[in-house]
Amino acid sequence: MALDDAPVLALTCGEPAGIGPELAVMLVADGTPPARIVAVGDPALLAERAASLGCRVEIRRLASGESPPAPCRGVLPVWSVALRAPSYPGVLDTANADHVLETLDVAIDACRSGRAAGMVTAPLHKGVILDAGHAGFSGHTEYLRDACGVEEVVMMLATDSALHARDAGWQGEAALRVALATTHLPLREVADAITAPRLQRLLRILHADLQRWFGVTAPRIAVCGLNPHAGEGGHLGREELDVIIPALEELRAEGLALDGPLPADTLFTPRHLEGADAVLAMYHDQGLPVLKYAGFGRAANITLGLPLVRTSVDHGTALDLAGTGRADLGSLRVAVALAAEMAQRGPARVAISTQEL
Ligand SMILES: NC(=O)C1=CN([C@@H]2O[C@H](COP(=O)(O)OP(=O)(O)OC[C@H]3O[C@@H](n4cnc5c(N)ncnc54)[C@H](O)[C@@H]3O)[C@@H](O)[C@H]2O)C=CC1
Ligand SMILES: NCC(=O)COP(=O)(O)O
Repeated sequence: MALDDAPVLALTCGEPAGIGPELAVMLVADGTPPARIVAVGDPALLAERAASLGCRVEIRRLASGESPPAPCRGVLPVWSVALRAPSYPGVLDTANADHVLETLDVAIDACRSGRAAGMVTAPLHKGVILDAGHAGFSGHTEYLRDACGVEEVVMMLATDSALHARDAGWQGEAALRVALATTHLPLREVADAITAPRLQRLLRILHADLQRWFGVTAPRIAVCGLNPHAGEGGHLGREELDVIIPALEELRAEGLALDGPLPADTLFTPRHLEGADAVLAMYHDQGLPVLKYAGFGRAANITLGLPLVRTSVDHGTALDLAGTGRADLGSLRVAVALAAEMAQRGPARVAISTQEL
């Protein structure tokens, strides 16, 4: 691919007090990115972070909607979204919640209008956005779902070795894709959120997007139970018997290849993972600790089911590291590379998988 043809990716800088702005700077200081990155954030803040880290990066402010030039090491084009208040590393300020949300809106708008081929998001801080009064906010995933007007999306994290078709990328136990049946809600509410229709919608999206974005022609998905020992035949909870098994049976009749529900502590063992293209975990901390143990810093977060490409990092705002220059760039590199690949290959893969269905 010629660099001039590289897709435009809008990179939202996330919480200004976190590591997002410095990662954006480090990305271009480190080398030539595989996409025409345009940061969406405050140019002065980015220049300040670059200076304080000693990074020789030119922060090039673009006019609103102006296309970024070909990727170039040391140059970070920016669509400007002004901070609402000065920001200091590690110090949250509710005054900047609207700044963070505006960066998302600018990136979504750019994707919709075709000015960007996809978006990559640096981490935001959910708590400070809620504290600022945005009741109900629970993360990029849900914000994008609502902004795009789709009923359901799926959060999936994948280690770098699992980001491609299995024949090209599957390298054994460290290659893992974990999708979540529920995302950001209190554990107390998880069981009620897992209904058969919802599970079916999520699994159909996961199946279709494994084909669409990852080139997996006949996806095999392993599904976790909710309860210990997948309910132990109803003695440790009835959700498997009453909800999950019937939902899977109906989907199998449609032709989806599904294993489970298996106890999570059985499913996440090498023998059971071996044949699976992805795992569907029932809740955030059932699936993500395993994924992060396998590949923290080498994984990306992908929102499936959207009409646009969105990837993100596998970590949060790391307020403890902000401004120190010690944040690891690995996951952002993976997220950018994946979004670039999705933006370029997505339509072709859709055509291939549709023929094969
Ligand atoms: N995509 C997003 O916007 C995400 C946002 N978050 C948000 O981030 C905030 C903080 O969450 P935490 O649970 O503290 O997780 P965190 O990922 O920010 O930090 C957990 C630990 O990992 C370390 N860490 C994180 N990123 C790192 C990097 N790039 N290099 C080296 N070490 C790194 C931190 O220093 C800390 O010790 C929360 O508000 C959470 O909601 C969390 C995950 C994803
Ligand atoms: N732990 C993953 C996470 O919180 C991602 O959230 P988001 O991408 O929906 O903001």
